[in-house]
Amino acid sequence: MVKIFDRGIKGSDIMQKELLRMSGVSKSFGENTVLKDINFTIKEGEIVGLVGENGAGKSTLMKIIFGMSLIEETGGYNGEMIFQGKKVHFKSSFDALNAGIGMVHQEFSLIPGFKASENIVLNRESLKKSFVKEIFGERISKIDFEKDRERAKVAISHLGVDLNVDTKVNEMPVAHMQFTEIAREIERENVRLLVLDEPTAVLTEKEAEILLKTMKRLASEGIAIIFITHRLNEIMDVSDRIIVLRDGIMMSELETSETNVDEITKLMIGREIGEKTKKEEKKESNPEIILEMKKLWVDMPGEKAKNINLKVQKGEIIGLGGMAGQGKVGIANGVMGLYPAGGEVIYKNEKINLNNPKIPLEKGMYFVSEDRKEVGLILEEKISMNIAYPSIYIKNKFLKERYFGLLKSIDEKEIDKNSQHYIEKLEIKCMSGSQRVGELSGGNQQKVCLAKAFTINPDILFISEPTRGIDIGAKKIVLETLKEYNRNSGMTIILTSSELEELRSVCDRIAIVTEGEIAGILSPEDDLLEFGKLMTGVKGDKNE
Ligand SMILES: Nc1ncnc2c1ncn2[C@@H]1O[C@H](COP(=O)(O)OP(=O)(O)OP(=O)(O)O)[C@@H](O)[C@H]1O
Repeated sequence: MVKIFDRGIKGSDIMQKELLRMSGVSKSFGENTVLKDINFTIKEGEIVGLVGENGAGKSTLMKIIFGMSLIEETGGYNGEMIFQGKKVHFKSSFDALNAGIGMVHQEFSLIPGFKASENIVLNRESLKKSFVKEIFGERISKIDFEKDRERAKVAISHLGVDLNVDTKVNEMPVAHMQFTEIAREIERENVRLLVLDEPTAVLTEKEAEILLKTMKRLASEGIAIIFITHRLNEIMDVSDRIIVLRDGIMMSELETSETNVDEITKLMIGREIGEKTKKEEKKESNPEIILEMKKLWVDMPGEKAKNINLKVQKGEIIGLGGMAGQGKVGIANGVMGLYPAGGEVIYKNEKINLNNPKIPLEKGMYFVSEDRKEVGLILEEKISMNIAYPSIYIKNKFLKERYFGLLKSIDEKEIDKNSQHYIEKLEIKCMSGSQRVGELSGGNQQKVCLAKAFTINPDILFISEPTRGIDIGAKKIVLETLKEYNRNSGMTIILTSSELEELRSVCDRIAIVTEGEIAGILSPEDDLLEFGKLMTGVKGDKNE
């Protein structure tokens, strides 16, 4: 077995020695100062939780620590960083990696066609000893795939998950991608500090629990971890200390054992969050069916749906829940034509052609994907245009007639007005509607995706993981807005989420998808145990 995790740190040293010190760190993007005078230290083997609202500056701070080129390209930063007793100023992520810092970003950085093992050892492959190599040197040497598989297996074994090293990335569920990313970082022998930027956002609660355990184990081996998450209970569970950022200022540094979720929330957003959002009862005796799926299958790698039979009632919010990789995510992607699909989909009593993304859009359906980077946004374009584009192209909205109707031009004024409305309503943190979407924080980009959907006002809205990466205050706003559109404009909503509590707080009915089929449909008031049974493959009696 290949040995890793022998980092020369003695148990008695752990949590004693200072590993990282940030002093007086500030960062501006042009006129916009996003970090002001940040000071903190991290010791070896310590888990520090970093929390703050969307746009508070968490990712920017981590990009500085990880030497990401964006920081230098946008004027660098002020202040001092000391790592392992030495003053450092990383110009690129390679410098940070060489120094012993690993980072798992909000977006995946894996190569889709490569196996887990190949991704884990990428650029650090084991090479075979050979006669030819002796003569011609490293350039002619061959990769030792067997050794790489072994190394990958060892790294994965430290995560406590069942992940096959031979599975290709594009065939894995997202949770496994996340674990592959982490395995890649910890496989580096010199890693001392691991930055995890929202690693649990794509995981179900169960999978997140496994990851938290892994973090504790890595910390006990001497690796320090900076952990960013919007799930405050995770921070309470796993961290030793918590740093709270608000608007680029360090509000507080707290010992986890001496604080609680309420205190952290107040420090983060400066106000208390009201009651948990709750769905009002809505029952119809003879509901109209707006959409029906019959024997629907979807070939989405890692989220295959096999045999979906589901009737969606007009005006309801129906949830699609279930464990990662069981097929819930495939449903919207299949109906909306993004992945190969078969079977029947009947919309307003008419069978629709699958495998053509234009058709469902033209008929009045819209999809906010779980994958906002790939299919959601034009990063180079303004916020206001991003919000308006689908409505312009699908619904001919925001067009004004000129020359007595002979020509149509884009109504910039209306587009700006619309974006201003959503910037206020969804509290999108930005300079103005003219700012490029690529310059927004992850959570604020997610809000722009939602604003696009609300602007187009479809008959059916498929929405997947709407609050992923969104802070605790904004989460409430997003869920309330979904309910408001459902109530006021009768929008039928099909909500896919890995957070059961989120589904229970807004849905009229919740369908649990297990092994590519609807295992059963429950009411949000049903016992948690019933949900658990369906998720683990115990069939319910409420199949359609
Ligand atoms: N490339 C960039 N150009 C200009 N401004 C940027 C850029 N990247 C980030 N910002 C700004 O910096 C601020 C902090 O963003 P950052 O991504 O650090 O927030 P965050 O706390 O990680 O938020 P989230 O929880 O939503 O991920 C935001 O106001 C954002 O608009």
